[in-house]
Amino acid sequence: MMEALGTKHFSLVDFIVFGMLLAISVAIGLYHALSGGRQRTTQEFLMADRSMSSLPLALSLMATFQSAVAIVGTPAEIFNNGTQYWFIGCAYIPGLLIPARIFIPVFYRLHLNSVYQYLELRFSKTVRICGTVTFIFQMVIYMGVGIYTPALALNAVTGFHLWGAVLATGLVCTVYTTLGGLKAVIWADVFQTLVMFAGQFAVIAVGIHQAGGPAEVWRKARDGGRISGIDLNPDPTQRHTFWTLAVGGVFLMLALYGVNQAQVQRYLSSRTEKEAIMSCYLVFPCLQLSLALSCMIGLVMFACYKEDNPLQKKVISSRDQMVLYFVMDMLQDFPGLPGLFVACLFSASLSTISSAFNSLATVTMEDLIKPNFPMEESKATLISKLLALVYGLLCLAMAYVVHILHSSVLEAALSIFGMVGGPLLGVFCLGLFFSSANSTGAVTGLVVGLAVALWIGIGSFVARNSTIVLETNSTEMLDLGNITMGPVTAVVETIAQKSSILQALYSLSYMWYSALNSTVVVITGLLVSYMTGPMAEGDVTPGTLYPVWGNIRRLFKLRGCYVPPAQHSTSAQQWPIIQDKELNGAVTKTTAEEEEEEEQQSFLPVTGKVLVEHESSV
Ligand SMILES: CC(C)(CO)[C@@H](O)C(=O)NCCC(=O)O
Ligand code: NA
Repeated sequence: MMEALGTKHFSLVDFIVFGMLLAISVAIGLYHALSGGRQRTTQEFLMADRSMSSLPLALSLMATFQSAVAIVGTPAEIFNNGTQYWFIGCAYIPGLLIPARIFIPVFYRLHLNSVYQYLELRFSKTVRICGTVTFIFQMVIYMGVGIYTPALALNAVTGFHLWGAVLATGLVCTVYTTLGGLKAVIWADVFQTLVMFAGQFAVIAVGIHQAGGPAEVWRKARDGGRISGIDLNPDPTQRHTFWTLAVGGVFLMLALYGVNQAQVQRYLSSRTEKEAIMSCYLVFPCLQLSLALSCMIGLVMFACYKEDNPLQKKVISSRDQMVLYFVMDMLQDFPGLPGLFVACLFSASLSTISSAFNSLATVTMEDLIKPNFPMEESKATLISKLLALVYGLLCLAMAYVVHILHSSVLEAALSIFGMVGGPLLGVFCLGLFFSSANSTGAVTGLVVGLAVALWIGIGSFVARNSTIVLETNSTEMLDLGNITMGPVTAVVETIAQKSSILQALYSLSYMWYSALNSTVVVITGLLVSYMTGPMAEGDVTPGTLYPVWGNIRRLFKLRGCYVPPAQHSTSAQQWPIIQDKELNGAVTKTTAEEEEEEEQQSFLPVTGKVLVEHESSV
């Protein structure tokens, strides 16, 4: 296969462009290791000294969950199934508005280090640890997909050594993450996002030119049936419809941008709450641009290849290789541009993996180590760095697992978000919106949610792949079939024959996973809470509930006649407002900042009391 693509080789200029990406990323790490506080405290290494402003944060927020998976997966999706997937852009509106208005204010005011600290404040230590472990599980699998995808594409199309590329990515990432901490990760994200956009722009420009202009691209795509109208089919088993994407997608976005540690850590690293909220709003245009670019690459690719599908011609062996093949094909005569696009792919993945390393180091330190083994700051920082290193190595191991399991990467990544991120979203919603939910309810809810998620996720995977697995003659896949998938296949098939409800469940669109799984957690959590003795509202830690009804009422009543929160009296719906004086001086904000923020956001009380308790406990 590689011989068929003999011409698609990297020139020296391409290697230089690609090499520069890696070198500049490492340089950013070095710079942050040697400047500022020189990464000597966990506050700097893991929280960027809470000094970030909104623009770099917005680019970094976007970069975290935009890996090579999206860069190669989205165009391939559009090429094969048309532009329906573009409607996921509708989900970005509520998907970012809700985190900005609800999640960020609560988390920011609690002055957390890790979002799982919230679960301890609201429920108990057990819930916190369950949440942390679930997150680690999610990010470790996702990292494997993220690091493996660009390496595999590069390997298939240019013959570049697969594990060499995996190692290079893993190593570069580990180095700058370990050296420069969160600041380096965020600033490298900014640089890498720009490289990502540049690479995509270059491909679109050249592609449109080769295809004969934008009008021609549009005409060919339309004639080929790739411009999809809005599909309002309510059937939840349809893979992509307006409903699965624009409604199901909202829950996916909430799981990622609302409660995922990697993102919350960025909000928390903001200078002020206002900057945190603004960064979340600014993600919107960035994500839309990125989505538009990758959809356009899909259309341009279709216009160029319409009659001449490289997948059908067996020049490439999977959809995920398509974009890079197209790029190498189109950009051959432009030395440096193939290198730029490969840099774009690797930028996307580096920014994701480094965020994963840093957030994993953070939760392991803040949620698992510090509470159980109190230690000096210098030692904690050293251990955090070692953790970033260990997760770097683990990531390489995960790439190997993904190598064995290989499936279509975009769907795989989004399914992981829904299967593991969905239940986590459920636990946070349970805590924020339902005062009666108790710790037992939360733990049971999470466990049941994860069980349902794995059952449906694995069920549908097996239902779709069992025949392929059994027929394939690849030894790797056969091994997998015998060892792990064999028994599962048998069980799932027997059950499936018995019940058509189960069949319907297994064919549920993966875009609904997050919505379904988070709902299962909330319902189970509430039921169990009522059975085991619901929590009294007064027993809930102040500041951990989002007063939904109080705020809706206020929105209607008080529009235009705003009353500062400190003047409200304590009522059943509102949490008591803890005055600044009670805060022991532990709040780092200036009074002026505080006043400004209160004017912006009147919906939640400032809860410095909790912060004081926490800081002394660590
Ligand atoms: C998470 C979304 C849906 C947000 O647009 C998008 O970035 C995406 O499709 N990501 C796929 C996963 C990845 O790129 O790693
Ligand atoms: Na990324």
